[in-house]
Amino acid sequence: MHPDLEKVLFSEEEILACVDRMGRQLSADYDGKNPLFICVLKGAVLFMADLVKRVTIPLEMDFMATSSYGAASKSSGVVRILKDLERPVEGRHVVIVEDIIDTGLTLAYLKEVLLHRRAASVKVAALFDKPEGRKMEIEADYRGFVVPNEFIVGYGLDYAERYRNLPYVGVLKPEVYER
Ligand SMILES: O=P(O)(O)OC[C@H]1O[C@H](OP(=O)(O)OP(=O)(O)O)[C@H](O)[C@@H]1O
Ligand code: HPA
Ligand SMILES: [Mg+2]
Repeated sequence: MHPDLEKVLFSEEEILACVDRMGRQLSADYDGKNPLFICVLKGAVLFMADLVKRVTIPLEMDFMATSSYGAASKSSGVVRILKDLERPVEGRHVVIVEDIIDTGLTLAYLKEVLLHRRAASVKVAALFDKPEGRKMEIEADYRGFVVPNEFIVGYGLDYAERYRNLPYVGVLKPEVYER
């Protein structure tokens, strides 16, 4: 375990088993719809890569980058689009691929933007859900794990851009972000 972590919540094996289940469910639900999977950079990049390998139907991918946490462990409350999609979403069945739903601000904002651009449908696949962090009423359509109200890192999730490359997910020692 990385020395900055207090504990590991989910091992690489547990994460991949869960991603596998989500991939199979999405394959069944989106058969014949040629869905557009939108990866929310940067946090969702590992989840996206593992998920699409487990989806057995044709799909397309696009990428959007948002930021609300910066180098902090609390949401700034303002979601910014740092990089937009390459292609229009009008008429497309969109699956937003997110690593975590915490306050819900990022997702609420993204859903609004995509529906405004006339996507045919917008659903959300989130690997982690922190229901106690919520400030907006919004839920994932496909959810991996429920996590406690603690700041977690690994498998794409960062603190100040670090720890994204850990293959597992754990809770950061508070002294690391209180430094
Ligand atoms: O529900 P919320 O409170 O909005 O938090 C969830 C969002 O925050 C994180 O992204 P961040 O803004 O840190 O950018 P990053 O993915 O590049 O780390 C995470 O990857 C989600 O996209
Ligand atoms: O717990 C978290 N960890 C990392 N990034 C995050 N973005 C929202 N919540 C979190
Ligand atoms: Mg972040």
